[in-house]
Amino acid sequence: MGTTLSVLASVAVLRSTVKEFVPPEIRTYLLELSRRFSSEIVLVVPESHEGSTNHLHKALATYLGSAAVSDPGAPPRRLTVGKSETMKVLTFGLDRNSEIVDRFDGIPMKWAYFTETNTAIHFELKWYELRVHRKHGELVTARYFTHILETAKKIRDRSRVVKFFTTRSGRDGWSTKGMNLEHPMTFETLAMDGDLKHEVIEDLDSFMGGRDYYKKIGKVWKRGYLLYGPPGTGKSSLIAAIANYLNFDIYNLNLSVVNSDSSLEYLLLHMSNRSILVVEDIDCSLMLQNRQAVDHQQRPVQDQNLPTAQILPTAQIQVPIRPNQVTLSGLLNAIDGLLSCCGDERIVVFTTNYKDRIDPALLRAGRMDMHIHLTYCTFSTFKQLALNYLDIGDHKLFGQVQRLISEVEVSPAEVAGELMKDRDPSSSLECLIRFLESKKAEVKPSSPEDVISDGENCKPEQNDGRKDEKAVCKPLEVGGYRIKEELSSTLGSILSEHGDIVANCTLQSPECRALFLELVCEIFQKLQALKETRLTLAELNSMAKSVRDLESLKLEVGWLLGSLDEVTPVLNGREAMPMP
Ligand SMILES: Nc1ncnc2c1ncn2[C@@H]1O[C@H](COP(=O)(O)OP(=O)(O)OP(=O)(O)O)[C@@H](O)[C@H]1O
Repeated sequence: MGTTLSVLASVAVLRSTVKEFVPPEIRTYLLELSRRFSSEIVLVVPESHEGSTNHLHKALATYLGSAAVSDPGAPPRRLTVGKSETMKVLTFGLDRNSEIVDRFDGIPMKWAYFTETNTAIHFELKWYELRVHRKHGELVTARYFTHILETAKKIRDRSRVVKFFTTRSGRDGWSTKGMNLEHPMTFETLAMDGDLKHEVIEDLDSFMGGRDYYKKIGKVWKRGYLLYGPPGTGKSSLIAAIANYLNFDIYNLNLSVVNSDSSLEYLLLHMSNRSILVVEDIDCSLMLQNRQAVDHQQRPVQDQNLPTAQILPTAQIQVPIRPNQVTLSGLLNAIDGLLSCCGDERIVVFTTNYKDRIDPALLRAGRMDMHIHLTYCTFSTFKQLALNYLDIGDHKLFGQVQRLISEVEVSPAEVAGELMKDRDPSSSLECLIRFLESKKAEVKPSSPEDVISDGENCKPEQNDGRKDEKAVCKPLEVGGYRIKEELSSTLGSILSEHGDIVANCTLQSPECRALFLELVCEIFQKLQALKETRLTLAELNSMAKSVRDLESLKLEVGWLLGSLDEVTPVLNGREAMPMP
């Protein structure tokens, strides 16, 4: 290796001497002559190719610079070094007239970098030259150059500065330059129960490594995550950890400042690859709450902003749709269509405090592939926070904290806030214990009535299908029936269109009636979402059976049975189609 390099160094010196004293015509002739008798081929990689930037040239700067510094045994070469605004680290490159030997599959690839200034037009030509034995020509073109392009991309991707873009109010487009994302959150510091954290990391890894797989199965290389849970449980922190882990830019989409579906299209078309599209608090977008109003403008719809969900005559019903706003179908099209065809390595993240308020069409697999539930602090998340903030893995006060945390609903943000108050672990933990005790004292024991009205069925489901023991949503009263909040507007529509469908049923108690009304609403919602979600024939049959059971209890649900019959032939055709 040392001999080869000293020969190369002498060649470099000879080359510059020849350049100085031998006229260009003779230089070209000598070069031609030497090539004719050489067993090597020379491949030249100019800075621009066919009138545009040569990506291979750009990749070589990164690839050879990195190869030069990552070979500590090699004698020093002349390298350039610098730090650009878009990179987190120093970057290296070959200096002019310097050479390096890179080994690929054991074959020496001899590279040199040259520049020449054309004084007449004040232009500097720059090019790399590769010398390799003729018999390896095919290896170079078939695999080596691809290897360089891919390696250089990986090097750049992992060291580039992550940017944060936001939507500009009143104007189409993202904030022009984007800010550097300097959020320190990583998966090491994020307090999240261990298994879930590993699941998320594994999912990201398999997504990142899945380019060929996605291509093979004909799916677009994108992934959707729904992050849900109470305020302060780390949804934004998880997004920052994902961005830092993958080195992806964040595009924070504020739907309330986007005026139309076409503006949304424009925004999504102007996102870069390797990016995360974030829509925070998606349940707060008007158009999502009023989907039925948008989809069925002929149908009277309950105003969700009414304090109690009483039923109004059709003429009085106000549909609170803001003019010039993005519609649900616009958002679905953008996610399925635009992101699908115009980008690579895209992640979509929706966050919400209330998963049950989101239209099911947005949540189905393929749009939101993984639903991640961020919960109130558990002892294990507390321990991670204690390690982050106090540098301790154990303490005599941990037992007390553990007991209180199992009794009180406290968010990681609240715990973090307490732990930050004092650097001394004992004082800080005492502070936290006082805080937890005061929270515990605030919580009134719930009366049996409260338990009934809050209703077990109201509890949102966790990722694994279990009910979340802590998050409980309040039922609303619609037409005299207490019903889950997220079904209230559907029930409003049904009652106003079909009247009180349980009035003559065999069930006597209002609680039982409300339960069956919820079932009717759920089936109705599924049918409404049929355009966007897939139902199997088995699901449809099971829904039809349930409706017949309801009919046998004398609920007036003939209209629902009719709708189910209508979609069955359509579904039969659809089910025969392969799933995407
Ligand atoms: N799981 C967590 N791990 C570490 N720190 C956390 C976690 N959750 C919250 N924090 C701390 O609390 C702060 C606020 O949390 P964050 O904004 O991520 O919560 P959120 O769930 O997005 O809240 P919101 O629903 O109100 O937007 C964070 O900056 C962080 O310091």
